[in-house]
Amino acid sequence: MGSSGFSWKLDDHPKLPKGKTIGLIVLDGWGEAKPDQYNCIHIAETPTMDSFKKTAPEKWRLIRAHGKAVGLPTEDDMGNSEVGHNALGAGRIYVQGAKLVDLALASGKIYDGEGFKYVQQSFDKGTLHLIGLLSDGGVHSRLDQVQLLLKGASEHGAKRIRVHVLTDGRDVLDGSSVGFVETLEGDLAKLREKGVDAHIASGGGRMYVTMDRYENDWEVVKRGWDAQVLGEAPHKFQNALEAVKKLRAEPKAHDQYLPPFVIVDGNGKAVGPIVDGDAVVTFNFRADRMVMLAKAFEYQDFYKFDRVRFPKIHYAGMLQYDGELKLPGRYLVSPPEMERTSGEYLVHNGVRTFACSETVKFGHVTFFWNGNRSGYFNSEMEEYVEILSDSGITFNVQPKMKAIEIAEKARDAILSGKFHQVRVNLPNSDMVGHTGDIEATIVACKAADKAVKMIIEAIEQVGGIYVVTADHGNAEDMVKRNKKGQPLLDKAGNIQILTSHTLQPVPIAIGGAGLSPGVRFRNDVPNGGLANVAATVMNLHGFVAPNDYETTLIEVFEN
Ligand SMILES: O=C(O)[C@H](O)COP(=O)(O)O
Ligand SMILES: [Mn+2]
Ligand SMILES: [Mn+2]
Repeated sequence: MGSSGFSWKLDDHPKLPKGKTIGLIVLDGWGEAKPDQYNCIHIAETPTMDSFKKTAPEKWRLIRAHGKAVGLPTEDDMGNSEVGHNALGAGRIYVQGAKLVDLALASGKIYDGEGFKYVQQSFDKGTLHLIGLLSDGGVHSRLDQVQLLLKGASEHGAKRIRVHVLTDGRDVLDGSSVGFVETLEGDLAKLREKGVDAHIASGGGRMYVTMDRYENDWEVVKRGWDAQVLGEAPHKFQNALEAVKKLRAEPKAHDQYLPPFVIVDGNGKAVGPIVDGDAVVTFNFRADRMVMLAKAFEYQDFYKFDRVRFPKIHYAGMLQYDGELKLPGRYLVSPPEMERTSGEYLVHNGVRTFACSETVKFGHVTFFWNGNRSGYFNSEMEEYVEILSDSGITFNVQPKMKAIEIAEKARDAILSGKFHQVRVNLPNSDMVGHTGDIEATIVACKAADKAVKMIIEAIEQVGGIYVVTADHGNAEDMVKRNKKGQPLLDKAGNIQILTSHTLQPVPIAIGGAGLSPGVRFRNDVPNGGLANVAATVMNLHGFVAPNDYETTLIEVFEN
C-alpha cells in the first residue's frame, strides 16, 4: 500500500493459478430467449454456443444485461453496448448518462452548469441549434429529455431555436419516426405561441446522416454537416412531418436510413443553417456516435471532409463524449467517472492484453471496456487491433461481416504466447439484428458461432481458459411482442419487426483445458449481471478482485 492507502496490486487468488491465457469473447447482441421462429440464435446452427450449456451446465449461466444491472434508469431500459461494455470492463455498476441527464434536468442543475452558461451566451443574438437522435429508445438520447431541454432553454433566454433531427428505427420500431416528429412539432408550436421562433431545420436517418462511429465512414457525418450547418441537402421540404412521411413512402425506406433533408421557407431558403454566433447542443448522451460530429465542430484543423464553412459557435455536448480527447470541451452534464477499471488493474499486475474487433465495434472492447477512455494504459503490455469494417452498406448484405478475420487475429494472438488475455467483440448478431432482416441475422449468428469455435480451439491448444458472454440481447428476438409475449401485428396484419436490443439476459460460459478442476458458477449470485464478469475474469487470471467490485460469479469446489 502507498501512503494514500491505495495500491494497484491485486491479492493472489488462494486457489487459482496465474499465467493462463484467457480468451474473452463478447458476442454483441446475443441474448437468451424462448425458442421460436423469431429467435435467430435458436434457428441458426450454433453448435459451439449450444455445446456449452449441454456439456457443462455448471459452467454456463445467464446474467442480467439491462436496466439497473447496467446503470440504466429503469428495468424497462434495454441494454446497449456502451453500458454493457462499461459494466464488463469496470466491474461495478455506474449510474449512466441517461440517468445523469434525467437528474440534471429534474433538479434544474443543468441550467446552472458551465456548459449551459456557455451556450447561453449566444441566446441574445444567435440561434440555439439542437442536434440529435429523435426517439424514446433511451440508448443514445431520449425524446422526453429533448422536450425538457427545449422548454428549459426557452425559459433561460433562447429566443430562436432550430432542431436538427435524426430519425431512429433502430432502437425503436421502424416507422415510429413519424410520431416522434409529430410530438416535437407539437412542442415547437407551443413554444411559438409563447413567442419563441422554434422550428425543425433539418433531418435524416441516423445510419446515413451524422451518427457514424469509430470513423468508419466520414461521409455520413458530412451529409449531416451539409444539412445542419450549410443548409444543403438533396431533399427540401417546407415541413418536417411531410418530409419524413414522403421520404418513408419511397420503396425500401427505413427510418434509420432516410436521406438528408432541409426545411426551407416559401422562397426555398433553408430555415436554420448554423452560422457565426449561434449556439449548438448535441443532445445525445451516448458518446460513440456523436464524437465525430464533435470533432467537426471543435477542431480548427480538420481534414476528414470539406466543411466549406467553419462557423464560430458556442458548442456543448449533452455529455463530454471523450474524456481523454476532452471532446467536446463544453458539456451540459458531467459523464460518469469510471476509474480503476479491470483493464487498468490487470496491466498493473503483469497481465498482457490483446483486444480486437472490426471498426463498428472496435471502441466497444477498448474505449467502452476501459471506462470510456481512449488509448492504452501501457502500450508495452497491450495491443489493440482494429479490422476495417465494410462501409456504405447495411450489414444484412454482408452478414458474416469480419467474424472470421477477428477470430484469426485472436487465434494468432493466443498462439503467439505473448498475451494473457485475448479479448474480442463479435458484432454479427447485433449489427445484422438491427437491420431487421431475419434471414440475414440467422447467417450472422452462424458466422459468430464459427468464430467462437476458432478462438476456443486456439485456447484449447495452449491449455488456456475461455470466457464467452454477450453485452445485451438482440438477435434472439426479432419481433415486437405484447405483454403476453405474443407477436404484435401492424394494421396490415404483418408482424412488427424488432430492430432494437431486448431486455433478455445473456449467457456466460467458462471452460478450457486450463480451467482448474472444481471451478464452477456459484449459485448464491442469482441476480448476477455483466458487472460481475470483471471479478470473475480477474480470478481466472489468478487474482482476487478489489473489494468494491461486484462479486465474482465463480467458486472453486473441492471434494
Ligand atoms: O448505436 C447503435 O447501433 C444502436 O443504437 C445500439 O447498438 P449497440 O449498443 O449494440 O452499439
Ligand atoms: Mn452491443
Ligand atoms: Mn446494437
